[in-house]
Amino acid sequence: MLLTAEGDTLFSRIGEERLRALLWGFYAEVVKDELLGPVFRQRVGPFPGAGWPVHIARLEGFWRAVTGGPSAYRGQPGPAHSNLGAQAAHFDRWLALWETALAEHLNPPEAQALLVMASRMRVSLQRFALAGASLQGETS
Ligand code: HEM
Repeated sequence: MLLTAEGDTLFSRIGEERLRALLWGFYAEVVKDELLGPVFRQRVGPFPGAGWPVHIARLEGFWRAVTGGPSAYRGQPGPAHSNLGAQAAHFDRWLALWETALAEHLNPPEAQALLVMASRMRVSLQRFALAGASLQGETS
């Protein structure tokens, strides 16, 4: 899984502490954002309390799993995005904030790798999000 030339993983190059700091830093900006903030506050609650420690622990498990680290993540990212009313613009903004947070917390090679991974994930997550949105439209 995502082995580098030296045989270590992307996760080991980032480290648990930095991954955690990255995620808290990223979501601190997400909740302040005029487009994304309302969606997250409604679903997860007021930052950094309510459901946030659980949400971030789940996200940490997710990123540990996809970067080759030890992880017990067993979630389903697709369905988690299907009833949020998220549009392409939400994903554009999410990725822009992710890029900024990555540059603040990680070295360029790791930042670039996590940006590319999220850009690829966007394709399927956005498909789930838009399908959910049209479903809502049909039933309401
Ligand atoms: C490529 C971009 C994105 C990635 C990689 C991503 C990743 C994830 C992951 C891994 C989870 C946890 C799923 C689970 O196991 O429960 C999650 C949850 C969530 N995401 Fe995203 N996400 C992205 C974009 C977005 C956008 C654009 C929005 C909203 C506008 C959003 C809103 C949420 C919310 C509200 C949850 C929590 C759902 C719940 O627990 O009820 N995400 N995301």
